[in-house]
Amino acid sequence: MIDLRGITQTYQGPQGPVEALRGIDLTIQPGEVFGIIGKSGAGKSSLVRVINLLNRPTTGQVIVGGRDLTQLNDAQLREARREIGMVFQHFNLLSSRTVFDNAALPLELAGMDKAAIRERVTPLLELVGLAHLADRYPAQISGGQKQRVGIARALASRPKVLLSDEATSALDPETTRSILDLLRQVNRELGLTVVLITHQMQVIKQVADRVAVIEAGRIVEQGRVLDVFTRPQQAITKSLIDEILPQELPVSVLDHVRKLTRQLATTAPGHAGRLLRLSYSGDSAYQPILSQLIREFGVDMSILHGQVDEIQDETFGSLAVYASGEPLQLRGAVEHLRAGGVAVQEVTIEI
Ligand SMILES: Nc1ncnc2c1ncn2[C@@H]1O[C@H](COP(=O)(O)OP(=O)(O)OP(=O)(O)O)[C@@H](O)[C@H]1O
Repeated sequence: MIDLRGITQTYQGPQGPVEALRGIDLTIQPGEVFGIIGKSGAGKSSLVRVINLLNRPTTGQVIVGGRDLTQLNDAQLREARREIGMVFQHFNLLSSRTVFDNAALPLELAGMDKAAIRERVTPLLELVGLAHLADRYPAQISGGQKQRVGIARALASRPKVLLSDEATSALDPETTRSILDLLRQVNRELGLTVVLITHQMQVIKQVADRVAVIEAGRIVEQGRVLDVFTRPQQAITKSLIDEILPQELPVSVLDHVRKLTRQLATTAPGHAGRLLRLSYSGDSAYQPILSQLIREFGVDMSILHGQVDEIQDETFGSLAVYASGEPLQLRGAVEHLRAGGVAVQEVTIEI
């Protein structure tokens, strides 16, 4: 649906050129919810605005629905943009227009007649849950409701793609959840491709199918959300995930590991001890993996710390265990875990 090829974006800042995007290649499939996450200044807004050419990239191709938008003339571009709706962090509603008239604005601008507008906008306000507030003004509704108007307005031209630029950043957690649920609903019911940018992993976790991590104008990691959560590769990804799934073990756990290691040296001198972080998802979450290891490899396992969570309908979890036994058996146990789809990371700490 969307193909970004070799995108760079250089701004002329007061202190010289700023390279906001440094070579982005990205493919977004039709019908998916694709999240782009990064810290402040990473280039998220620049990137999402390239997709509808609100920002014309310095170099590269922006292919949406098979057409390279950078090659279109103004009239063709206006036409192409109708297929790409956008919602904004600060809603961008017109205060002098009612909820209905805000949602209807793109249709008025396109010259649609009044009756057709009513026919189009009324069900949209139903869809976003605002039919009863159609005559209110922006100052008379809540932030979450304003964003619902923003979503209705974005959907008015029946786009194929919906871009969301930090659409929930100004909202409290509960309202955020309800707006993300609405985005998920329009994705499913209308078959819309949704691209959302955010600085919060919680947003990615709740709605995205796939995620790309952007850092200093480059995509440094991407994949299925579940895979990225369970096997983050880059430090930046780990630190973003840390917000909802702490990556560091608590000090008390590390102290306990030190104690176990010292005990092992006196009680079983030939044995080795390893602190392992195990991450698992989907099917492997339901297998009795640990008891199997103890039985088949004769290793001892102490469970030190653990979390289980859900991404959309899939379970994933993370466990910290202290495994001890003969070095060969330990190695066999780790291989067995990996073969069973569990990501195993050995953590070394100072004893
Ligand atoms: N119009 C502009 N002129 C000059 N520099 C800009 C302009 N817009 C953005 N930048 C710079 O480009 C870089 C990327 O900015 P961008 O807004 O895309 O990042 P972001 O990830 O969306 O950040 P935030 O989450 O803080 O909005 C930053 O260094 C920013 O200062």
